[in-house]
Amino acid sequence: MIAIKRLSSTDPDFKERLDALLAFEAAQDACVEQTVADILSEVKARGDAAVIEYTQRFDALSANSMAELELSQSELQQALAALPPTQRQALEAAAERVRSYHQRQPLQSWQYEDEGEKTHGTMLGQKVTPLDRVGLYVPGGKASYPSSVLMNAIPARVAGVRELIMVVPTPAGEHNPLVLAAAALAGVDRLFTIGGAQAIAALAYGTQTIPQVDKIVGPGNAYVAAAKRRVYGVVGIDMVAGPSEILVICDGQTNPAWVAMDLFSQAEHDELAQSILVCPDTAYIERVAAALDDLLPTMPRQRVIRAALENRGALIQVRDLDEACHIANRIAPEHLELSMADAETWVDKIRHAGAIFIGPYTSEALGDYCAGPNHVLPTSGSARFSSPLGVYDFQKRTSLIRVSQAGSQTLGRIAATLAYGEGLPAHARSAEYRVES
Ligand SMILES: NC(=O)c1ccc[n+]([C@@H]2O[C@H](COP(=O)([O-])OP(=O)(O)OC[C@H]3O[C@@H](n4cnc5c(N)ncnc54)[C@H](O)[C@@H]3O)[C@@H](O)[C@H]2O)c1
Ligand SMILES: N[C@H](CO)Cc1c[nH]c[nH+]1
Ligand SMILES: [Zn+2]
Repeated sequence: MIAIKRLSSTDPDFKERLDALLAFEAAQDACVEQTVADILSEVKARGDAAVIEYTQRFDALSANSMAELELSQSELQQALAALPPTQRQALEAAAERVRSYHQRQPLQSWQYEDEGEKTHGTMLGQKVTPLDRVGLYVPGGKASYPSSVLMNAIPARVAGVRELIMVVPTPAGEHNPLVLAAAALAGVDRLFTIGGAQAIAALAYGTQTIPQVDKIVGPGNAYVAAAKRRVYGVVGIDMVAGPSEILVICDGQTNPAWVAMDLFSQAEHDELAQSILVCPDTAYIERVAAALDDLLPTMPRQRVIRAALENRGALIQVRDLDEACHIANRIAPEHLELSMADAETWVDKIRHAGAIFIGPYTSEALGDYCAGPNHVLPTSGSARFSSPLGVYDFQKRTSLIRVSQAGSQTLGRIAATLAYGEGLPAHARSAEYRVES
């Protein structure tokens, strides 16, 4: 039997138990933080040599030089050419759907002429520019993620980024052909077989071989997420996209095996993944619990699934579906399935989630691979303030200001008054120089 936690919103200590469920183990966090801090400072100080050592230690992959950890374009193209036709078709179909979704996202530059009588001829605007060089983190410790190659690289290409540097851990040097093929298909420029905090450090600080990037995007485990948080400021980052999460709200009418497998689907990523069911129907919760127990022995990754469900999973009974939505907003999950007959009518009640999967036929797994929207999504409650990875993450905005002579008279007087008020006379006089008395 899976020892998954049971909570009820009527428990007197429900709030405390929910908070505990959502918090990472403090001790584990501190340990990860210390390890990551050490790795970052070593790579910053010693560059390639440190990356090579950590790659040997954590990925059992030895190399004499960083050049041995870089794959050539011809190796990527060969992997694409050698794919079995069904895999190639699936990869191309997914890439096409992801591209078509993201092509709707680019921010456009805009400008307007100030129409004020006393400021005519003044132009204001916003210029949108793609980033020059980005680092794409593709996870690869416990599973391989060709889908994450597409999700990272396609929006970057749609944005017009000049250079894409991909990193992917390759335990024991075993290349996943689909990962390499996806990199070829999506137009990755350089690919290094390194991962974890050492890869994030290499991209953030640059090494003798790996060029420093402007921004690092992509999901990863707790080490990768902690490293991204720490290098923010030296480079940009997209968000905290750590261990996967799924929250299913069910009205008790979906086949319990479907819901159980949806909970497994994210649990199988990582022992630290989080899968939660919220439902008002006691008998239905028992049917899902029974399905979890029945189905677990059939799963090749049952060890990881059990660990995730017992560590951080839960079955939560609520009074009604309104309360379920309230709890979902509190959790702000990466993925939220609304597994209800009238799911569409509940969407408006959800304010915080990375992605919402509407209706019992919309399994989260479809979003992971081929629905079209990005699967790199905010985790750990950061959907309260972050959004899915998108083309906009690879673009930046610059303000445009062109003040006409007429405009400088009016704006100069306003600016000078405020500048004197701030005690900054150079600002005031700079504005006043242009004002004709
Ligand atoms: N949020 C999202 O959008 C999203 C998308 C896909 C995957 N994911 C998540 O990404 C993660 C992938 O994790 P993964 O482990 O398979 O691959 P990963 O590439 O994220 O991590 C592997 C690396 O972790 C480092 N590492 C592992 N144990 C370590 C230790 N004890 N000390 C220091 N470094 C260590 C190693 O350097 C290794 O190369 C999962 O948690 C999955 O749920 C999230
Ligand atoms: N569920 C992951 C995001 O949390 C993405 C993924 C890729 N492959 C399978 N799943
Ligand atoms: Zn997944």
